[in-house]
Amino acid sequence: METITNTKGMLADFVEELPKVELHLHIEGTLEPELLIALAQRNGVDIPYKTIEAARAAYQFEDLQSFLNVYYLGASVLREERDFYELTLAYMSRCKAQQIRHTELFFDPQTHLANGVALAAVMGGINAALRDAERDWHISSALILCIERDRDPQPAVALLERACALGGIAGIGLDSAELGNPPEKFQEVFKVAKSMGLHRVAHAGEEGPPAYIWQALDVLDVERIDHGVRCLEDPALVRRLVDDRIPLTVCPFSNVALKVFSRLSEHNLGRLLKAGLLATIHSDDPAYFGGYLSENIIETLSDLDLTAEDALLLERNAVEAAFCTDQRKQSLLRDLDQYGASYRNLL
Ligand code: HPA
Ligand SMILES: [Zn+2]
Repeated sequence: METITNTKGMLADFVEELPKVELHLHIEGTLEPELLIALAQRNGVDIPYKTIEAARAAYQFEDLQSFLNVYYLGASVLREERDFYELTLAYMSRCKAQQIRHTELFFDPQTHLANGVALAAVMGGINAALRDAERDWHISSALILCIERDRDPQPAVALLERACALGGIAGIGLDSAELGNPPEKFQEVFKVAKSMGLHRVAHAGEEGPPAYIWQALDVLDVERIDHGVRCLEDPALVRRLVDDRIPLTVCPFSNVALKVFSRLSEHNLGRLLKAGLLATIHSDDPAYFGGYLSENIIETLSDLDLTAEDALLLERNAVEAAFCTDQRKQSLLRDLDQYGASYRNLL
């Protein structure tokens, strides 16, 4: 088969129009400085930045915890149902612009509850925007409730049950400060989630050791690992992930911003793919890490000397990893095949 392209400009053109799937995206991490400042004013929330430039200047991180401090501060301006609607619709309009056909969003309800916001307001706003984007732009989506692993695990089951009663929850995730908070702390809520028929994912192996990835698989029974880049330190773990086709939702800009890798050209995505792992590329917290899905794919492939064929492979992997119906997957795969074929015909 003829390969498609090689210069960075051609790769960028190819990726921008490529139909894409986002699977690792924190909706609170799409809060751009413009909306952050506007909501702080509208809701009378005092934050340390008064201008868009000052907010952007504060987005320099040393590690995951230094990022989380800024991220949770940002999330504190979200107070009303319409704030969640506007945030989510703004993100979905980015999806439309970036040819993202299916997106799975994380949200952090414990943060909003701690800020005095009702769960129904959070979920009402998010779900309404997802419905509008499906109706108007045909973007399918799934909402994943994240449990914050640096909080007490005890109230998590009741929270999950309340959220499911409100409707629209497709799965459970595990996020926030990884080191010192192993997945096994959350065995009970993941067991309940499974019994409710929910999908299960967990952040593991971003800053934490391979042992946390093993625990996410064996104790939480997750279907995907978020990040997982440290798996290469453990050959037996790599074999397990390859044999079971467990997807790794990799976020290159996030990994560089949080100093998991010193620069994009040092990222291990190419090695993950060579090892036969089902890796995919996503954007994590794009308002804070400098780019959405297209930018993550273009810059990463370019810096790692990967090609447009690799971009197609990554999107096929993402379709396989997605929590949508088989019918939707077939339709997404057909679009990918057609797109690849039409590009090859142009050469
Ligand atoms: O990158 C992340 N890692 C862990 N928790 C998070 N919550 C938002 N973004 C992240
Ligand atoms: Zn994440």
